Amino acid sequence: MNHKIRIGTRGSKLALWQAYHVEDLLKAKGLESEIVIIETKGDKVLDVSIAKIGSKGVFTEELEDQLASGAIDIAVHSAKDMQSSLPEGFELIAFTEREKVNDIILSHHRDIDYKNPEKPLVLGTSSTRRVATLKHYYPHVKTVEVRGNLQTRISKMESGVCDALLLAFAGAHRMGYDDMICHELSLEEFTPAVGQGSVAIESSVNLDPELKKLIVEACHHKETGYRLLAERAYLRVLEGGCSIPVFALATLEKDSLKIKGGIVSLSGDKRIIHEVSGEKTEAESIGKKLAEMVFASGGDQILKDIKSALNK
Ligand SMILES: NCc1[nH]cc(CCC(=O)O)c1CC(=O)O
Repeated sequence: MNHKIRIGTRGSKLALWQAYHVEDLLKAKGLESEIVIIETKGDKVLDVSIAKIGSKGVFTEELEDQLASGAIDIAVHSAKDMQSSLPEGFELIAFTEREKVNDIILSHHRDIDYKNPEKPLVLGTSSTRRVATLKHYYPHVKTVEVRGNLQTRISKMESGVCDALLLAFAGAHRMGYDDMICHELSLEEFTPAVGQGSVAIESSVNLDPELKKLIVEACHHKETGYRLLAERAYLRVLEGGCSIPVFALATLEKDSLKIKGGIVSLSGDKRIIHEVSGEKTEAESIGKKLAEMVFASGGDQILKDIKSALNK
């Protein structure tokens, strides 16, 4: 195939890292590609919290317009930033091999101690999941909303708005900030967002099937795919975009899939978590079952309260 695959991406450094990563995976299978940078609403609106402008499509709409017109063949995203249901006409065709999924604390200071109530600490983050989880386990830690790309967040931290940042390992690692990672948070407490650490490839349902097959063979990591299928099925039932503090992590051992996930109230006073396992071929129903269990034990009310709070 001599068609040059056009990869659409946002222009942030993390987004470009993801696009180059996909370009490398394609190249390893002899497929040529080029990168097309597309600015999205989410890149332009920096002064309003994502939770408030509505998470739906702010980072994806413009990319989908270009997919629909055929100006690009695929769009590359952080899997965790993807809505649980895509607009009609689009699909996620591949998930790249997942990076370490933990959240981390990043700082220039070596002595960040988030467990000690005697030590005042201000953490910068913009994720409702991370804020609510901190309130649940470490209520003495203060948080401040820090938005923008990683480089912007670090300069805000350096200007003194917070002592450290609470982030995904994947992003910090990809941007080369391993030296500044001072804690790796536990998966039991800081259970990650659905999809954290994987890159998702989106296409129009009208993408040439032969081209699609080649892209999937080059980029899709099957184990990651099963895990994300279960996590995203869970998210879909909760109708949770990235602004809702839900979390889920599926793991795979041979053919057996296990998912642990739940929801935490914004105040941090309630946190529900359950576990379901089964065969990997049942990934979607395992994710749905988790949602049923979470709803049945009070998660439905927590979700309602969160939605009405965010709509205010
Ligand atoms: N919501 C922003 C976002 N989307 C993906 C990543 C990191 C990379 C990943 O988890 O795949 C981040 C930054 C963060 O959460 O710290």
